[in-house]
Amino acid sequence: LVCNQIRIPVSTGFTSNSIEDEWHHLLDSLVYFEAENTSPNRNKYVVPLLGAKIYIDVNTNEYSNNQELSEFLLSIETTNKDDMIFLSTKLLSILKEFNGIASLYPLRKLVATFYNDLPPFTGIEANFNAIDNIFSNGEKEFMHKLKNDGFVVVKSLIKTSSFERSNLSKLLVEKTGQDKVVRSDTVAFITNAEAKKYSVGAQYDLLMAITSYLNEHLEFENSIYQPLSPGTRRRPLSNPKDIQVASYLKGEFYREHSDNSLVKGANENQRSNYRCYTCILYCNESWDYRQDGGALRLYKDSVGIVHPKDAIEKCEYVDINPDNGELLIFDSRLIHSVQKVTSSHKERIAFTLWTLRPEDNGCVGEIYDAGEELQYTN
Ligand SMILES: O=C(O)CCC(=O)C(=O)O
Ligand SMILES: [Fe+2]
Repeated sequence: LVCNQIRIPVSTGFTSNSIEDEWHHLLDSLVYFEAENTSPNRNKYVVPLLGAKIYIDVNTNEYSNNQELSEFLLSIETTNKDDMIFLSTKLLSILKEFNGIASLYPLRKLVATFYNDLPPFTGIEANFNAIDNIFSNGEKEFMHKLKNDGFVVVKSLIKTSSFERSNLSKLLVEKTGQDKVVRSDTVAFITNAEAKKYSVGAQYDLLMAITSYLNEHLEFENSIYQPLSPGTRRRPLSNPKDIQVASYLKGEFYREHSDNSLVKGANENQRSNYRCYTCILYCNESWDYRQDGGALRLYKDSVGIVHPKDAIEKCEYVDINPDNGELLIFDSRLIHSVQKVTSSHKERIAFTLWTLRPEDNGCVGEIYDAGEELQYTN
């Protein structure tokens, strides 16, 4: 039997009756919960499908004479750990309604711990050989650069052939849905199976392997470019299930932006997602941005810039040539742009993978550096 007991402190001023009604209402919204009142201060909820039980004990403040609530004790009993993860995640999501009334931090911490214990999704056949080869001559130097400059460019051994490029063109039917003034490229997101189908499995596997490589080799301690939440050994970075394929034709561009932007108007430390590193593999035969345009312009030290366009005035930049096989890894917070493609006969194609920080458990937008407690918004 797996049991977890979580203390959920309640803000002052709430009586137990009003909150208990709220509990019932929330838990009833999950059809597979069956409630049973076992005593005045204890409610038992049975989850028939999983054979799990959830107990909620209501503790009142002994110094208050109107049954003011002080905390809930939430106990979850299941027969295996997977069910515990499932239930805790589910509870966390429905208890969002309690935000401001109760502190969800203890439950959030439990959920984060479960997820951080899971291995990163590395792709079924992640290409560890290719990644080890790339970094084998100069691993320390590459990692040092990534830590101190926030980016690194390496030559990968994986090039994309003209046959593979023409296959990819068939995929690129989706538009980004973003404002055309900001970006005019065409994208598709592909899973492992789709990458294999379009014969770019090696590219997919290479990108997926980077995350594991970073987990093994990047020491974040004492680095300027720490992930927003510290530490990767106990809480590894992880992969999404898909990678982006993007195509830029003549005249197309992507204006200055951050892949994990600061949320406008919110606490200045709040970011909009969980992307930690942006990993781009370029596929363009004999590309020279001085003739063909399409450089990736990366603004140095631009992590704290609120309005991306300010980076143009305030920061130095480097231009990266999107030549076949070039692999660029950078801190997703950095401001960058894709310069207009000027060549009339070349298509600029790139694969992008976003390596995620460990707290990606379905919540978006973490306020980091805001004291001990991680805070989330929806
Ligand atoms: O293709 C590139 O070089 C960068 C694309 C990019 O910035 C993005 O898709 O977020
Ligand atoms: Fe970007």
